Amino acid sequence: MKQGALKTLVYDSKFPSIKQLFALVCETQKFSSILQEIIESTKLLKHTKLKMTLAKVLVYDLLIGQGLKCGGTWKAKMMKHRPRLQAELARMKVRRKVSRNEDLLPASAQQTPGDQLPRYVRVNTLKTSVEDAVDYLKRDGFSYLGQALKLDNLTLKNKDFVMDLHLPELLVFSPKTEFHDHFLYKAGHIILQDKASCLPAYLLDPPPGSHVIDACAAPGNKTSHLAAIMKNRGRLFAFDLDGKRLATMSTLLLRAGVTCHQLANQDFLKVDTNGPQYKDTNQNVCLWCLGMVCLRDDSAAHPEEEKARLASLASFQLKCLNHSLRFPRLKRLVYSTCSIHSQENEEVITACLQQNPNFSMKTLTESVQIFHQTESPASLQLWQQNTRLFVLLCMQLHHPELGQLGGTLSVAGHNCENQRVKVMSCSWDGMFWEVLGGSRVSRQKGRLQEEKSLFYKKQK
Ligand SMILES: C[S@@+](CC[C@H](N)C(=O)[O-])C[C@H]1O[C@@H](n2cnc3c(N)ncnc32)[C@H](O)[C@@H]1O
Repeated sequence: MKQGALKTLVYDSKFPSIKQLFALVCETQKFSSILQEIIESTKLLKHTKLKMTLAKVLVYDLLIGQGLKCGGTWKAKMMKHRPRLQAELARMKVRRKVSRNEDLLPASAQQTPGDQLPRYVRVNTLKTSVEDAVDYLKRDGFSYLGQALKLDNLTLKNKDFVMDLHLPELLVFSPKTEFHDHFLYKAGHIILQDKASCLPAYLLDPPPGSHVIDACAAPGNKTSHLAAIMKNRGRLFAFDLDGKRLATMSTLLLRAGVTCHQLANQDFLKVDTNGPQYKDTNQNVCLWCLGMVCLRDDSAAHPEEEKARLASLASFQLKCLNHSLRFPRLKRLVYSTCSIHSQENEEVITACLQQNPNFSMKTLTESVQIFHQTESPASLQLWQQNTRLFVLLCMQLHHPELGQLGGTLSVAGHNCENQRVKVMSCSWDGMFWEVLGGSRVSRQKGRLQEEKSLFYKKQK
């Protein structure tokens, strides 16, 4: 059986109606526990000899979806059992005192703030310019409202779109605007990438000619973003353990017009940091991107399992972070995860700093404050220019401005004198960065709640 991320598997398949297939798979996944209950209580597998996964898809389509328009032997099989399946669904609703199928879902699977997030589209400047992409989209029936000036401007309807508040290459559309069949997407002129996922490369900001290492790179959205920032000049070493994901990445990079990369199907922890290719450059920058944990809906149901999973991931991430600090010419490092768990974020950073006493940090209070006060892209630039910075930026999973992929992003630099780290957060009211005293948002019991920011004291 093929394994991989759901989206990758669906989009790699040869199925003609990819969009419908993806919707079917996602919806089946959402209703999975309910479908399983129905299948088990009607003993469907015994009667049909179907496998559970296929049975779930068919039962979903029959009872909740389009009603099995597919035809063929599967439909014939399922139609025989339709009355029993329908009766079981009806009994379930009576037992739970609900009338709609949607209401059977656990609270965490019902509509989340994530469903209302804008659709972010990164213009691939290796292939086109923002201006040309905007013009094309306007001719295609979208209406351009200019650059967003405040968070409210990101609440978009129908075919309206704006330029992002901070990242000029990022265009923002109304939630769920579909681009998978769009010419600009198919031609690699636009990349469907959330804002949070654009920040690591944006903050690393390697000048053209840099040498950059992308530690856990596939499927490569950040890699292609880096190549665009580097204008395809320099070298981009990208590693990934998973050969299949790397193969998909290779295709995506080709489509995006990336040429400065060198892919390696290799465990990043085994990369020889003293290899000659990492020595003979004075611009060796390291990007560290990993985020294997997003909140799972069933996390509360298996607290012990979840705890062990987190601990093992955090330990792996710490090893990787330590390993990246061994590159002799390291200038700047971004650590980015798609997790909102402090064990994978702040705690990894703290442990890393303790284990690497020679790697000290400095909080550039001045530039941070400038940025805090003005929040303008120009001050971000100012802030970025200082490579001797170690700041932890917390982003959460469902921030309306950042998009689906939350997580923690850290920027680190060598040889800083003043050993102090401040934690900055994106606050709920839409402030982009907030220095200490801001709030970190986490999800508890399916709701977004605020936690206090963390503050790292001097490490000696
Ligand atoms: C969240 S994804 C990275 C996303 C990617 N940076 C992007 O922006 O498109 C994590 C990746 O880490 C890879 N990975 C896990 N352990 C690894 C290791 N030891 N060395 C290299 N890659 C690894 C996984 O195969 C997976 O593709």
